[in-house]
Amino acid sequence: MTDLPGIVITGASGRMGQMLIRTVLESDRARLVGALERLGHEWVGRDIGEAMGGARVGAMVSDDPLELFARAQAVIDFTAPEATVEYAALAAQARAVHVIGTTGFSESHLTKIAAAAHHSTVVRAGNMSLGVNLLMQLTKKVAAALDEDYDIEVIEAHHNRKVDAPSGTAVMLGEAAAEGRGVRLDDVSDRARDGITGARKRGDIGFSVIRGGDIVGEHDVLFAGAGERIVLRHVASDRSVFARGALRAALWGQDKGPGQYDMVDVLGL
Ligand SMILES: NC(=O)C1=CN([C@@H]2O[C@H](COP(=O)(O)OP(=O)(O)OC[C@H]3O[C@@H](n4cnc5c(N)ncnc54)[C@H](OP(=O)(O)O)[C@@H]3O)[C@@H](O)[C@H]2O)C=CC1
Ligand SMILES: O=C(O)C1=N[C@H](C(=O)O)C[C@H](O)C1
Repeated sequence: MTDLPGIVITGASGRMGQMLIRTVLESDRARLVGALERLGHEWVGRDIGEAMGGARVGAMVSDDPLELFARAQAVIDFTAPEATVEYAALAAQARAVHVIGTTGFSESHLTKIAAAAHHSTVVRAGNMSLGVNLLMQLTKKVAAALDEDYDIEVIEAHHNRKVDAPSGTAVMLGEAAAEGRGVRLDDVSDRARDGITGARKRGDIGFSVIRGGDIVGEHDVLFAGAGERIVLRHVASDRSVFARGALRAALWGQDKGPGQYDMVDVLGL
């Protein structure tokens, strides 16, 4: 039992943190070493199961990342960019696989994560579900098959607590579309429209964002031509799809060398 890879979950009290804790506890392929919360958080020092309102599980919530990471084989991290950058350096120090689900990174955050990945295995994806990673491949193919007569728009919808926009998944889908078209997303991305925007620029890849209620995560890639539209769609109805993907990535990473990987690598797509 103790030979199973030990996992630490960051952001323990978060929506994904709690889902990840349940997923690891239910798994017979991994064991929960502990969970992390901010200094001063009311869960720190408590049994994880009890903090979540259930039975004791024999692992604690800590506010000491390095001590926890040093006892683990993998860290699964769905928090916020500033926290993830700090955890990336500490996971590298502890030589633990770092699975990053956090979204909303700036270029400077990504540079720091890349530096950490010289010393540790980092698996990062804005969406850990099998379905979205398949959708990325389909998006690339359709974008390659159609010319600029077809306007591409990525439309995403999420719950009203989400803090970043467009979603990490939408950016991944935009990048897949751009790659299919043989262009750089940065050169064609159209993110904010308000007021007299002028007509849509040929070749642009647009992003539309919806926030409301408890929507888990919905993504459409629209190819709009004259007289027809193609829509590729993914709907996540339960966060467990992200948590299962993240655990799979943590186990996959156990025999990989240092470097940056994504879910396409993990799933072999
Ligand atoms: N890749 C994927 O498949 C998916 C990615 N996500 C991404 O995961 C992230 C988390 O989402 P979600 O669980 O809904 O968010 P929540 O807000 O529910 O949870 C975030 C957690 O991170 C903690 N946290 C935030 N900032 C810090 C910090 N600076 N230091 C330490 N802890 C911090 C929060 O603690 P506190 O409450 O104390 O602030 C909280 O426990 C988002 O970036 C989201 O986009 C979500 C779903 C799927
Ligand atoms: O914040 C969320 O909830 C989600 N975030 C990820 C994203 O930004 O794409 C993935 C998923 O759609 C849920």
